[in-house]
Amino acid sequence: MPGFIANTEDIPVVLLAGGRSSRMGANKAFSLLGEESLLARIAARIAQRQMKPIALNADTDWPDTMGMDLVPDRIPGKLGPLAGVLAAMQDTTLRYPHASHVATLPIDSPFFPLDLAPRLAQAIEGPNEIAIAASLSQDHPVFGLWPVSIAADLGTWIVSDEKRRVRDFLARHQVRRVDFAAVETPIGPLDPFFNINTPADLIEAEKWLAALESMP
Ligand SMILES: Nc1nc2c(ncn2[C@@H]2O[C@H](COP(=O)(O)OP(=O)(O)OP(=O)(O)O)[C@@H](O)[C@H]2O)c(=O)[nH]1
Repeated sequence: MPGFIANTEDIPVVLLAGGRSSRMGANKAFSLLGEESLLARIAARIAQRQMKPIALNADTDWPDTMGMDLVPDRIPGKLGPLAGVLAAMQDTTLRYPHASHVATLPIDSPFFPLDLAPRLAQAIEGPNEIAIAASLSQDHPVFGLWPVSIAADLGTWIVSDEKRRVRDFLARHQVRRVDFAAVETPIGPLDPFFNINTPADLIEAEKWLAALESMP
């Protein structure tokens, strides 16, 4: 039986790429993992699945966007990932007037599951529901599928709630959690949502990358 979203393979996807990268000390998007930037790796992964492209979502000028559109946050001031989610919803309404939902993923997770957007879409059972990814008993709400119908609620909440914690916003809505399995590698199970915030995380990511590349 088809779920609420009829075509789960045709979901707009927006890459959250604003923020401060304060723990990395420089824009994470251009941090090198192997010989490629995180941005290049994630763009290639998105293209592999032919996800419906894609706007980068940030409020700074970028030297290279890998051919993606740069959509500024509507509310300036680097208010956090939900400011990016809000801009993603608003941009989706303009670009894809028939889309009910938009998927987001962060710029700092290069091993995300290729079936992310359709799996989240399959979990949606009603018009105003959010779906978020989880792995190894942890939620990863920046990997989310957001109904554009709640943009006005998010817009109001984000300027009134000083802490702007994602989990506080989620508590206002019906949320479906979708569990993704760890990826078995020769050096152990890799969390597909492993994310890179610091130079030390980059070193760890190099090990996971080597392990993945050693697999047939
Ligand atoms: N568009 C947009 N994206 C954001 C914003 N803040 C964070 N993000 C994105 O949300 C994801 C998670 O961000 P964090 O790692 O929590 O924050 P960060 O600002 O990138 O990094 P830190 O300064 O080290 O905390 C990343 O993909 C960020 O690019 C924002 O204000 N606007």
